[in-house]
Amino acid sequence: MDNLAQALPAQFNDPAEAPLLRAEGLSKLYAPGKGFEPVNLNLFPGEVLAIVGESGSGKTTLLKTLSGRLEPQQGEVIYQGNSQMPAASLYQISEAARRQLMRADFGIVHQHPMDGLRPRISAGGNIGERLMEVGARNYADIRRQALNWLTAVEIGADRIDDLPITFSGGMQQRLQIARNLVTHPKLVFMDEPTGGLDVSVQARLLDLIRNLVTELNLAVVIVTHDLAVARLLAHRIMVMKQGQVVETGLTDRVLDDPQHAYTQLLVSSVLQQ
Ligand SMILES: Nc1ncnc2c1ncn2[C@@H]1O[C@H](COP(=O)(O)OP(=O)(O)OP(=O)(O)O)[C@@H](O)[C@H]1O
Repeated sequence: MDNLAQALPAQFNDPAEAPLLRAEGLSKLYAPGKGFEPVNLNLFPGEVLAIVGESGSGKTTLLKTLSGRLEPQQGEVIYQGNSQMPAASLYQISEAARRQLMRADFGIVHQHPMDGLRPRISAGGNIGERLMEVGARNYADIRRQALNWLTAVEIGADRIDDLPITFSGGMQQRLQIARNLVTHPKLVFMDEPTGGLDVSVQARLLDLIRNLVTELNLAVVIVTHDLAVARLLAHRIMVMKQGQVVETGLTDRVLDDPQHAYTQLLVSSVLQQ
C-alpha cells in the first residue's frame, strides 16, 4: 500500500496557501521535562502530521493544547478555517467562541472510543447528536446521514439502534470516527486511534482512516508511538523526546534518513523487531 507522503499535495509548499493551524512558541510544562516546550508548527489544509515519541514524551499534552482543550503557559495556537475567515487565536477568544469553533471545525478521536461516545444513546443517535449540535433539525435527514456514515465506516445498517457498548472495540472506534466526521470538520485530532486493538483490526481501521482522510481532504494531527502508523498516514512527522521536539520533516525523509540520534534509535528499534 502506498503511503501518503508519496503523494504530498502541492499546496504544502505553496507560499500563497495559508496554514489552517499555526503554533507559535507554544509550551506547557507540568514539571521540568513533563509536557512540551517550545513548539512551532504550520499545518496546511489536507495535511497529516504525526507526533511520535516514547511514552511520557508529551505527545498527548501537545495534542490537547493544539486542539483547544488545554491552555498553554506560553505561545499561541492560531486557527484559520479559510482565507475569507479571520484567524482566531484559540486561547484569546472567549470560551464560548472556542467551543463553537471546535464543534464546527474540529474533530477529536480518543484512544478509548467510549471516551468520545455517549454510552446511553444508540449508534445512530451518537452520529445524529453531532449534527444536531451544529443546527440540524430534520429527523429523517439526520437518520439518513447517520445511516450513510454507518455504512461509510463499515457498520451494518441493522445496528443503527444498538447501543455502542454492544459493539466490539474496532466497531466502537469506527463509530467514534463517524460521529466526528459527519459534520465535515476541517481538522481532526487523533490520539493513538488504533492503540489497544488487535493487529488485524488495526490494519483495517488504518486503511479506513487513510481512505477517509484522502477523500475528505482532512487535515489531521495524529499522536502515535507506532512508526508504521505514521509511515502509512502522515505527510510529516514530529519526533518528541522528554518534552522537546528533536526532529521534524517529511515522513519518508525522517524515517529513511533520521538525523537526530533519538530518531535513529526509534527507527532502528522497529527494524530489529
Ligand atoms: N495533568 C497532569 N498533571 C501532571 N503531570 C502530567 C499531567 N498530564 C501528563 N502529565 C505528565 O506529563 C508527561 C507527558 O505526558 P503525555 O501524556 O503528554 O505523554 P505522552 O507522550 O502522550 O505519553 P503516552 O504515550 O504514555 O500517552 C508525563 O510525564 C505525564 O506523567
